[in-house]
Amino acid sequence: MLPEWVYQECPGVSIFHRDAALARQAELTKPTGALGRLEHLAIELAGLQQTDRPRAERAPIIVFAGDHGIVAQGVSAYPQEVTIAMMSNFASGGAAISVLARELGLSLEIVDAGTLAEQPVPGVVTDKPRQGSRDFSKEAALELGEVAFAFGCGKRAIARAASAEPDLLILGDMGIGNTTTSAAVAAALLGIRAEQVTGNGTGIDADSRARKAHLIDAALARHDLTRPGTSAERILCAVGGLETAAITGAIIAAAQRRLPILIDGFIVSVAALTAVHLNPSCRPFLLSSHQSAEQGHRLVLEALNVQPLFNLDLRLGEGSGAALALPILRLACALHNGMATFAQASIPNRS
Ligand SMILES: O=C(O)c1ccc[n+]([C@@H]2O[C@H](COP(=O)([O-])O)[C@@H](O)[C@H]2O)c1
Ligand SMILES: Cc1cc2nc[nH]c2cc1C
Repeated sequence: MLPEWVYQECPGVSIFHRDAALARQAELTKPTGALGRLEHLAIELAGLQQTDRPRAERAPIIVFAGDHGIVAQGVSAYPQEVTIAMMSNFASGGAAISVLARELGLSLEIVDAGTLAEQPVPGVVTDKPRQGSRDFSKEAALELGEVAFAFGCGKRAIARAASAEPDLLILGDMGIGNTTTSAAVAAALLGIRAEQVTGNGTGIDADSRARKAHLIDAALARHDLTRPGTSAERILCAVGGLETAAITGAIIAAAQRRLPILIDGFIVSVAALTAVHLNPSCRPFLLSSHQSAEQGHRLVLEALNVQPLFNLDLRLGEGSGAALALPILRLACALHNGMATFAQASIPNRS
């Protein structure tokens, strides 16, 4: 078992505020339902935030980084050193998520949840139980205590972010090899063959992708993870990664504080699926942003029962897809809060 807080119930959605928001949408000067899913976004946020005026202004971004022993098996198009180098790039403002954070006026925290870095990287919070996970084709990736530490890392990051009283949170990932660990976790949680959730990641070719899927299937059999109902805790230890465990912990800790989470691409979505398996009461706090180009993301989103807002063939991670979705949420709230009602504008409503 993981620490007790992981399993503690998250607060429920306020039916009162959700229904009030639903009623307000029917009064706004537009044909009923004409703003489509923007209406649902505002209604959902009102219920989650327990307010008449939902907001998506303050949305701190936290990117968790980790390294993966499985990279020794040639599963990524890029070398392992990129993970640490990108942490510096995030912190010094040159990465895609750094630019998006600046443009959107959002804070950006980078957490080393388990990279191979031997020294703290300037501008990065170091909070890790070990340097990288083990090669899961040979042995269990993580010990239970290491997974528990990573969950604590996620919870501590949420506690830091919560002090700025955010409206919602954006979580991102960085880790060469993490599409392999995430595909392994997804296949085990969903009880399906790896082929269905194994993609090209940073850009491997079709042959390498087939090898990657084969490697995952062999590891799932080796670690005895192919039986339906295998616990998420066992799956994380056998084939998980430290940054994804930290993201899973962060999602549960955020939901326990009533903070909605805008989920990003494949890796964060698999962490969200893991969080729902461990603590189903966090599910209402998950808002989907996009469907990434990674094979398998669609299946994971379906399993989460969330509908992405867009599909731009992104496959970057870092929280970039979620950041790109934020303006849609902001505008959904602005419309909900700022439009005139039929009565205010003296326009006849439908009969
Ligand atoms: O978020 C996604 O859907 C996504 C899809 C493909 C790749 N990535 C990013 O690429 C890295 C993992 O790719 P790979 O090929 O090394 O497993 C990692 O840093 C992820 O953030 C992210
Ligand atoms: C350069 C680079 C940047 C990334 N950002 C997230 N994953 C990444 C993977 C690579 C290879």
